[in-house]
Amino acid sequence: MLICIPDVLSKDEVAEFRRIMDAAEWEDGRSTAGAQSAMVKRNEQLPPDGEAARMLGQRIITALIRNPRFLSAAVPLQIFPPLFNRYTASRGDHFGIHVDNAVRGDPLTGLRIRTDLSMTLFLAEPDTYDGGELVIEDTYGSHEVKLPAGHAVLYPSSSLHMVTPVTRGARVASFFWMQSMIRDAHVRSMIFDLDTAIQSLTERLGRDDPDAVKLTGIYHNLIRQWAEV
Ligand SMILES: O=C(O)CCC(=O)C(=O)O
Ligand SMILES: [Fe+2]
Repeated sequence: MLICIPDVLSKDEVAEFRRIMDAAEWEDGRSTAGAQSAMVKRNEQLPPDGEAARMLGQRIITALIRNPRFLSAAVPLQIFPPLFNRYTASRGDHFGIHVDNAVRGDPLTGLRIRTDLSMTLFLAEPDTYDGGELVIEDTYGSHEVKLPAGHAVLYPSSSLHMVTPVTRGARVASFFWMQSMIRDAHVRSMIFDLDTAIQSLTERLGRDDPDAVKLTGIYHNLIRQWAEV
């Protein structure tokens, strides 16, 4: 399931990110790619262990762990330090079809995670570049994603996906992975649907409605049943 998380960053925060990123040194994006994806990857990245990536990445994590929709959809256990990429039209940048590595280790912190979910946080407005759609395949077909700056998409790391060539301007984003407390994507998706339904029910009936209380209990008991922590 693809889930859009709007307003992870405000427009002012995006502008500040971009000031810092646009002034930083960039490197070849293949530095973090696996063997297959390196063959189809053409873009630039901020050095993962550099000051800019670490500082901005931490700000993204701080914003995400305060975001109820993200917490409900991802049920995150560990979030990998966010990386930052740029696809520039004049370089013919794109990223061909691939699946992300199953396990990611961060040399700086020693963190090692199973990648259950991938996230792209868009940091360029869609009208500033052409192409650069993130195309994600699932059992319902291919989905093209291109969101306003500050919005993010969450998708299962098991999905084949690609970024189409940028033909005008530059597409700038942060991308990263996380391990969820709920490994099974189908279970995670049902838990998210249940939570969403409970939230809308409690808005109508109040948090102390007896059936809403029961359903909230069931929600927590299902998490208790399924969570690996
Ligand atoms: O740029 C993106 O939106 C996705 C990047 C990606 O798929 C990757 O780096 O593995
Ligand atoms: Fe990827």
